[in-house]
Amino acid sequence: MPRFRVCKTFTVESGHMLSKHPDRCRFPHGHTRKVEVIVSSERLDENDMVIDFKALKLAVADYIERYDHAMAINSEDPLLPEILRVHPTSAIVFEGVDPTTEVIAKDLYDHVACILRDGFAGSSSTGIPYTIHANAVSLERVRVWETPSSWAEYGD
Ligand SMILES: Nc1nc2c(c(=O)[nH]1)N=C([C@H](O)[C@H](O)COP(=O)(O)OP(=O)(O)OP(=O)(O)O)CN2
Repeated sequence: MPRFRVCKTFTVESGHMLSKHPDRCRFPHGHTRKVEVIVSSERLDENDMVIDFKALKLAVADYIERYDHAMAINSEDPLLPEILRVHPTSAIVFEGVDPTTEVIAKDLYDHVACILRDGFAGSSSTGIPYTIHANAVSLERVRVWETPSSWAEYGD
């Protein structure tokens, strides 16, 4: 069955360390990551949209923004205690897994899926209300770009 799909893109400057990587990717380094959130529906809403891009942005931007100027790191990485000592609020810690782009894509997918399942109500900076009704749309996938030539995604 054909479906409508929309995609909202975010950009974050995000660091990560891959403790299991044989090469330099285990060192602290960062990427300008594009994050694409792809949502679909069989039919359009009363405004002839799958979902208002603005509503999707309001609903998920804060969670994606956590990654901005933060260091994603495995809880078992030997450098974690030192990073926490120097910059206690700068780390996003992943329990026993390396925060590869695949793992980050799944983390974002799981969060956005919960929001779309439960619904969202918020308002723009100009005070206009935006609502996403529970289970109104499906999350197809979250794609995370690591470099201009590499991405990973999680979803159907
Ligand atoms: N499947 C994955 N592979 C790699 C990941 C990852 O998260 N998932 N991460 C890295 C490193 O973080 C590295 O910084 C990026 O590596 P790479 O794509 O090789 O980056 P380059 O800029 O060197 O790419 P070139 O195409 O060779 O210029 C490694 N792998």
